[in-house]
Amino acid sequence: MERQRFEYDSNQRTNYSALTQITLTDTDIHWVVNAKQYSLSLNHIIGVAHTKDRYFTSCCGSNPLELAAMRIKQIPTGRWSIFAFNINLDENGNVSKPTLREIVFSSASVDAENCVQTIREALGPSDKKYLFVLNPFGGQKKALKIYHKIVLPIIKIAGLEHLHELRETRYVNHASEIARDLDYTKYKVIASISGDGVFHEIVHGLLSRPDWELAKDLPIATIGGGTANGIGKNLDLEYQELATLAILKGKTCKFDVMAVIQNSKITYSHLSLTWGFVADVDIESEKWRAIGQIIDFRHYKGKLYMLPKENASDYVNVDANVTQMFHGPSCKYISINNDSYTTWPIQIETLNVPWIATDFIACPSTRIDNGFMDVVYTTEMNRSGALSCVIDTERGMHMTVDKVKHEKVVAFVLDPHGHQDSDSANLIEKDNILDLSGERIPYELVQVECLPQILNIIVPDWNDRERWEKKFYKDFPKANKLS
Ligand SMILES: Nc1ncnc2c1ncn2[C@@H]1O[C@H](COP(=O)(O)OP(=O)(O)OP(=O)(O)O)[C@@H](O)[C@H]1O
Repeated sequence: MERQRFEYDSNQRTNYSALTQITLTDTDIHWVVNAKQYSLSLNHIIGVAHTKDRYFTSCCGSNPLELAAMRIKQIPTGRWSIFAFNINLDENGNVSKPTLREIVFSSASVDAENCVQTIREALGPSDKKYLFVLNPFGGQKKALKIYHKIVLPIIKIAGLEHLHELRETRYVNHASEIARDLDYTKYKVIASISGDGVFHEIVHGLLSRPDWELAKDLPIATIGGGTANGIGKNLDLEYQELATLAILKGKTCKFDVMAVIQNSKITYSHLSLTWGFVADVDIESEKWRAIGQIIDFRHYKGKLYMLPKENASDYVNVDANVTQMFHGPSCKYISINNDSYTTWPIQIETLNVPWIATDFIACPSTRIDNGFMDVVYTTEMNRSGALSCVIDTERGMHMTVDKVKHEKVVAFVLDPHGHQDSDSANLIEKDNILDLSGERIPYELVQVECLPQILNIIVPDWNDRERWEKKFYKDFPKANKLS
């Protein structure tokens, strides 16, 4: 593309006017203004469109995304814009809230049409639909607002309004039904606009289909719209703008899933299984910060059997009778000898991801795609010990506490009733909690196995999954190795 008149118009209303040359490569757009070079990654571009020269300000307040979406025209006028997000990372790799950038070009109408078409093709046209599953009642009931103010304008700017579909969940497990009954061949992605609860339902729904072996390839994604949006934190997608951009770009990575069996019933889940005081805090107060206010510190004693990654090959033993009882991927270690319990823990967290809440990194060395779960547990802990484990949760300080142990496993069994002694004889077990990815499950023996790299999850190009562990060693140089 050559000799386009170029203007730059940002939120700061900086304007240039000059003849420029635009170069398009596989990864970037470059242009020159007044001998100065500029470039933009295609991964950060939302879309390219013909635009009106009028700037609206009143009807949608000052939301730049809505204002930009209103200025899009279908017919070429000679004026066209590239819309992108400014993506800024700090020294630790944390991404800040993105700002919208618009680069406005003027040229003859026919050239404008060529430029818009060429760049659209470079951005990767889609013929499949983007499915958004929205829980209007999750968290602070903000998901619909997030959809209208952020997701939909971005979809419009990308020129994909006709290819997007919105389904609102009407009841518990509705998202599972949607994922289970979906004609996955028609969709490019299934994304929740919700908290971790609805995302968990989508994971379960996809994997419990009779044709799960085909459906599992459909990329999954989440745009945070609930109370706990733990999965987004792990993928550097805390801002809904960035989560939507990543969905448009479609980059994926493999994602391990936990197969959780209770009473021959299987549930597939993505985040964590917690038991003991950690579960109490997640379910009961929903706020890690409130841990200091836990007055009634319960005493737990359960039995735990772990199958460390080193011993995994000794135990492959598929029990056909059990695996045939449900649709979905079968478990290799279904017959692990759960009589040989090795540990008597008082609390455990089992993780598929480092962050189980946006302010709690439960294990910095956990990877979403390494085929293992990290079990973090304690066998002795008093109230003050418990409190010392949950201050500074954003840096993972509990992993430096002596009494906190850690194992990488391929499977484990937890019997929460495991050990009754005089201390625990008066436990009121109905109040005790087993928490699977933020939701309460029956308080009974649970067998969990990691299904390695079974799903595809949307990730942004700036997500460095090693960085949590590096930061942990930087913060706590004397800490024991976690991997
Ligand atoms: N229309 C609905 N009415 C009631 N519950 C629903 C509805 N749609 C989904 N749910 C349930 O709401 C739960 C929580 O949803 P979501 O993932 O959006 O938020 P969360 O952050 O996990 O939890 P929270 O409710 O605390 O925000 C899910 O387990 C889901 O089953």
